[in-house]
Amino acid sequence: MDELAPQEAAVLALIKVNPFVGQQEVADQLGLARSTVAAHIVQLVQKGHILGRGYVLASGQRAICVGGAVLDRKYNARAPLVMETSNPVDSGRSFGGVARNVAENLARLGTATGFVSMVGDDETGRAILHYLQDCGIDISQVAMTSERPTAEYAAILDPAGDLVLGISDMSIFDLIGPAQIDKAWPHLAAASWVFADCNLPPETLASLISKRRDARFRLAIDAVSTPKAARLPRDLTGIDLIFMNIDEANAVLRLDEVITDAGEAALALQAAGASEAVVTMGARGIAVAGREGLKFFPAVEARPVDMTGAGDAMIAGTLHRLLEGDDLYRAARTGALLGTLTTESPASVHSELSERFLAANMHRLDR
Ligand SMILES: Nc1ncnc2c1ncn2[C@@H]1O[C@H](COP(=O)(O)OP(=O)(O)O)[C@@H](O)[C@H]1O
Ligand SMILES: O=c1[nH]cc([C@@H]2O[C@H](COP(=O)(O)O)[C@@H](O)[C@H]2O)c(=O)[nH]1
Repeated sequence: MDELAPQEAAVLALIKVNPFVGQQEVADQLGLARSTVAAHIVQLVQKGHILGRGYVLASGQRAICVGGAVLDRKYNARAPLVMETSNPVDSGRSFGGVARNVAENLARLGTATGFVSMVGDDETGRAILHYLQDCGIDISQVAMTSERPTAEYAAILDPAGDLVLGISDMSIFDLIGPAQIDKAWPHLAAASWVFADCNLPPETLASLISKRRDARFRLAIDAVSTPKAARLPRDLTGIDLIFMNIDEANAVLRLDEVITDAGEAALALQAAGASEAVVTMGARGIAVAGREGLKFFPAVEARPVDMTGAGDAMIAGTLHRLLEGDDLYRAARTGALLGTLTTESPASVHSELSERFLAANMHRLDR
């Protein structure tokens, strides 16, 4: 095949990550005229890089993550915090958001991944998009708005590392309506797994769950937090796999008696309609209610430095292994190991994560 000119290579790169991309979208992303893009596409066809336009067959195993993209800020107090005055801290920032974290973990593990979300028309939003694109994630379905800023979460921690105050501005996610899911539908319909977090508004979650009934993909959902878990419908029919902790399960189930056992919570989520459920217990491990009943897996012993993102890594590890053909029990065990590995990294997504890194740590499951 002939050498590609830089602009042709840039057009081809965008088509590779999103075969549904329109000429105008390519033109906008690259700052070119649509007619220039059309000419490049003609060249790419002639040079044999594009076989043609038309029906694109869904190929390979693909995951699409739908939900939050957030800027996480952490402030570690150097001395006990004193209210109503200025306190010295060590600060750090990283990209977070449950669905974004899951997408980054999946892509680093080698799963073809797309992301559906909304960011603000600001520096943070653009930085998140560049970062995800560099990870090889299809960001064509991330909308940008000037109505609200990109979501932010700030945690103020005491000298022991415990949370004193968390504040979040996530109002931008109220704008991710069912119409955005409809627009992204060809991407979702071609996926093997769709993962959604409860940063989405209730009507968007409900629409996704109801549309899943006629679709080929399987749907996984994470509760995010106790208040956000209550956004899920009471009837969980249509959800193939659900992840949450016990408090979140109680918020979803709204039973007369509060559940205190993770296994009981996982079975109750199944009874409420979810096909399978994973209930997390931090350092104590996970309870998995699958097709062959309930199983417990204790957590691998760790030297934790930061818990942020452990649950999201656990979800991504589980979905990655399900895509590779494992049953839920085996997949969730590997997922929980990835959660543990993430607690040993200060970043929300383990900075060394790759398929090889995970493989090199699998022996820790046997200890
Ligand atoms: N202190 C810990 N030691 C070992 N593994 C841990 C620890 N905390 C979390 N994990 C692992 O990460 C997974 C997810 O963490 P968890 O805190 O349960 O989720 P979430 O962040 O959703 O609350 C756990 O199931 C476990 O496998
Ligand atoms: O209402 C929300 N709070 C917090 C998060 C995100 O949750 C992540 C931490 O998740 P975990 O529970 O795995 O620590 C952080 O990156 C944070 O941005 C979110 O998406 N929505």
